[in-house]
Amino acid sequence: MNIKNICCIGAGYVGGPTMSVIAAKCPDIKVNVVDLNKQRIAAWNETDLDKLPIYEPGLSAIVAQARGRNLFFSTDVDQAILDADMIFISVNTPTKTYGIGKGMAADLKYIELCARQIAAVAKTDKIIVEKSTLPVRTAEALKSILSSTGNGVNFQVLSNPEFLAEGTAVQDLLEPDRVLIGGERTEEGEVAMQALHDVFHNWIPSERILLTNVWSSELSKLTANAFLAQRVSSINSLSALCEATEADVDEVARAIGQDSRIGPKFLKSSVGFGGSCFQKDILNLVYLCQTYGLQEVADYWHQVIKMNDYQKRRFAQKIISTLYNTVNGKKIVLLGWAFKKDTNDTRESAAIYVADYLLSEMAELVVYDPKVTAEQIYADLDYLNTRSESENRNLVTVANNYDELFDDAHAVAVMTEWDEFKEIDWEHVFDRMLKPAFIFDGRAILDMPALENIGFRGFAIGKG
Ligand SMILES: NC(=O)c1ccc[n+]([C@@H]2O[C@H](COP(=O)([O-])OP(=O)(O)OC[C@H]3O[C@@H](n4cnc5c(N)ncnc54)[C@H](O)[C@@H]3O)[C@@H](O)[C@H]2O)c1
Ligand SMILES: O=c1ccn([C@@H]2O[C@H](COP(=O)(O)OP(=O)(O)O[C@H]3O[C@H](CO)[C@@H](O)[C@H](O)[C@H]3O)[C@@H](O)[C@H]2O)c(=O)[nH]1
Repeated sequence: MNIKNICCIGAGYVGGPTMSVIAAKCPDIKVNVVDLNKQRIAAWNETDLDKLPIYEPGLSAIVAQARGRNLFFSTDVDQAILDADMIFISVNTPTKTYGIGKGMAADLKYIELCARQIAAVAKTDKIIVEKSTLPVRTAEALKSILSSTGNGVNFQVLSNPEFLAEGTAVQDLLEPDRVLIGGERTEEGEVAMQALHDVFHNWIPSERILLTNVWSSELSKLTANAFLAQRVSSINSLSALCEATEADVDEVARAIGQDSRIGPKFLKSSVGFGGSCFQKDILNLVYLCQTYGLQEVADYWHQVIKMNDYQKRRFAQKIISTLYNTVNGKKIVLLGWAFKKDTNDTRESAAIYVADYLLSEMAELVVYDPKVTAEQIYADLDYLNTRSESENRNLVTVANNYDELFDDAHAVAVMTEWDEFKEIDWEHVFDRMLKPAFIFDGRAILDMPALENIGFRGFAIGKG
């Protein structure tokens, strides 16, 4: 089966970059990316490529290559459904904020709305691809909704979870470690899987395209994130022990990571993992285990989240205790707000929670991030509902450059590992700050001995 027309519902961090790469690599396939969010679609259609809604290294070049040729962004969801042979569902699946499973389960309302819309609109057979991250056995629910129209249209549901990481999305899409496709082990299911395989095979070798049953595929996505986040929580738990014992967490990570059975990646200690996926997906996994009556398994994975919360709290408390147990009225500069470098995404960023702790102690924060807007920073703080919107604006200033950033500051805290922070003229910064001048490196990216030579009093995560 030869796919000629793809529709992707959801033009977010996954749908946008993923479809841009598919369009760039498959010039014979027309790709329509649709979203209800008019502003987002308008931004994807911006002629000024610096104004795309998502910042990802290399993304604007890929969009420029395919947009208007075989890549289109639109709000006309119905038309895109009608035209497509294959429909990717790439809408958000946030943690539920109400009802049964509140704070744990994935909210599948957007997924279900897509399925109902497809069922209502489609006039020809379609392959539906779950691109969003979903609890295992969601395909069953989708199939049930899709097949209840009675209008004779046939749907095959595939699971094709996305493994890209933000900041390296384009690279990850161009050269993925693997592409996972799960489908029904029936003749029609195999045909659908092969059709999706053939799309990816335009640039990805077959040995990297794994075909599994649909449940294995759905569960592998949650499992991959759980394993990755577990490594970060494991090294972060040891960062606390390193600080207590004068061991150095980076040295420990290097020493254990050289064991080929352990491997060197995802062992960088930090102020805590963030991002839209790890916490949400592990909570979802924990909830699933609970619903299957597997409480011990649920507790085991829940500890990964608890350790991450501890790490963020611990870092804020370190700042407060070091600044003589009070930060009231003290200017503290937060360098970075995004949850990692090379992205403008701030979802679940550790910086939000550290800032919130410091604000509750009445610190005066100045935040600088090279890619995050002031509106986003205030929205992130307001969302926590810890204090009024006007208090957040009184206590937090957002800077968009380094001018006067450090003047009369008591402390600087590195929250995101942006490369440019390593290039800062720290002697100049030291001169502008109040003394003693404190620096807290939540990413252990700065040369702390050199900073201490300048006169800073320094603390780096995981360093004794
Ligand atoms: N962000 C990542 O790095 C990443 C990586 C892998 C997987 N995922 C998963 O991919 C999914 C999407 O994540 P994201 O970060 O792209 O989310 P996102 O919030 O950036 O984008 C989702 C988009 O879907 C749109 N949408 C929701 N319901 C819709 C509907 N009924 N019709 C049309 N549009 C609709 C929203 O307006 C939004 O623009 C989630 O399940 C997530 O867990 C995310
Ligand atoms: O050694 C490490 C590695 C990561 N992190 C932090 O962990 C978080 C997540 O980072 P990363 O995994 O690189 O980014 P995400 O975009 O959240 O990507 C994860 O989540 C996606 C959404 O499901 C998956 O597709 C990806 O495979 C998975 O890596 C960030 O705050 C990082 O700073 C660390 O603190 N130390």
